[in-house]
Amino acid sequence: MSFNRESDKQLKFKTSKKLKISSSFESMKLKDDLLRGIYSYGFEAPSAIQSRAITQIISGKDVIAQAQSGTGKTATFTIGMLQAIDLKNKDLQALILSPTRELASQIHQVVSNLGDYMNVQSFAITGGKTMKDDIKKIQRNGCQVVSGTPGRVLDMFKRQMLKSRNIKMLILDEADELLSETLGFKQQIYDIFTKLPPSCQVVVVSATMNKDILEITKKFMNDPVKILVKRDEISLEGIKQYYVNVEREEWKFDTLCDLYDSLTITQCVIFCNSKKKVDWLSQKLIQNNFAIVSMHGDMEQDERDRVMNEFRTGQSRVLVSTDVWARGIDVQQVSLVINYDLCENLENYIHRIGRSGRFGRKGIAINFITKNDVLLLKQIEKIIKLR
Ligand SMILES: Nc1ncnc2c1ncn2[C@@H]1O[C@H](COP(=O)(O)OP(=O)(O)OP(=O)(O)O)[C@@H](O)[C@H]1O
Repeated sequence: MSFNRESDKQLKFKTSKKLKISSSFESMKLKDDLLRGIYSYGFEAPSAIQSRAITQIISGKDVIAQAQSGTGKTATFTIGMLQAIDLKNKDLQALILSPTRELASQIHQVVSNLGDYMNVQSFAITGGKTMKDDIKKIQRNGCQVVSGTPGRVLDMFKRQMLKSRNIKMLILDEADELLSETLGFKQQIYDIFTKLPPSCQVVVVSATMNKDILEITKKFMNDPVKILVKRDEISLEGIKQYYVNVEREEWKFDTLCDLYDSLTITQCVIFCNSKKKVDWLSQKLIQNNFAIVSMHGDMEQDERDRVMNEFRTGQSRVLVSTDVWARGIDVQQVSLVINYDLCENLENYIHRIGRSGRFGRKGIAINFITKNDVLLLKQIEKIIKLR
């Protein structure tokens, strides 16, 4: 599918020249309460993307920010956004959209943590649960920041539960996924966009960008500042990538069982290409007395929340999932990713392996390869070094 990156070779989009680099959070001239939140959260110095993009976001310009997985893009747009909003104004001022409920909730959590001393009213607006309690709170205290999934946010606008007229910043996290043709988000994003004031600042963020997505951004961004990553620098040095030649699909399971003891040393995510396969593999592992949890998009939200909670707290160490888990989810203890099925597009390959190796930690990715995957593997190898 999207392994063909020939078109990207002629990528005309380049990182903007002469961008200011702030080597400390103090030098960004942030609000005292925000700086306090950043330090209390445990951050000492900004990462490369943070030292380049935060002040650009604060300046009010449209920004395209690309940086490798786990390098702190969430805090980049969150700090920029928290600095830019007017805390005295209780209206909705910043809208952050992302493709999965778990990611939208995680971003909301980062906003709450970094904004801990700012008394910012932030909400996670996601599908899969009733919003009754949140709506009451919004009506009572106002709502300044929303982190949500496109469908539910659009629904809340249509039902007038959220007001869009004072939104001054729209942030699209995992923007290439949100704007891709294959998922159903693009139209929803456009519909949301028509409800925003024309002056609204737009910030788009992802570890992966391609030419098509950058072209699309021209439609709704005004002379954006661009911070981009070169094609051959997109995968992290700290993640070692291997493949196991299992030859046949039937031999994958025994290979996984052989590896199980090393999976549980820290935490591990095993990716399959379909929900059905996740169910099948989970059942088979459980039948064989392996302790695992699993998650995919057809599960009830309560169950998804329970699994996320167990995995985040380290109660469970091995998670079997689909690409619902491929992007953005940050569990620092994950040090191993197994592609039980090799994924069908390069972007998601980068995002999947990026669940390990967070913020400078070491990670390992192991790809199970059958005879049918050889061609696909070669295509990946052309772009990314595998061992
Ligand atoms: N300046 C910092 N100092 C220390 N830790 C940081 C800093 N910035 C971010 N982190 C931590 O790094 C981890 C990864 O950050 P984050 O989830 O924002 O990465 P990301 O670039 O959005 O990744 P992805 O592409 O997977 O979405 C998080 O646990 C975050 O708390």
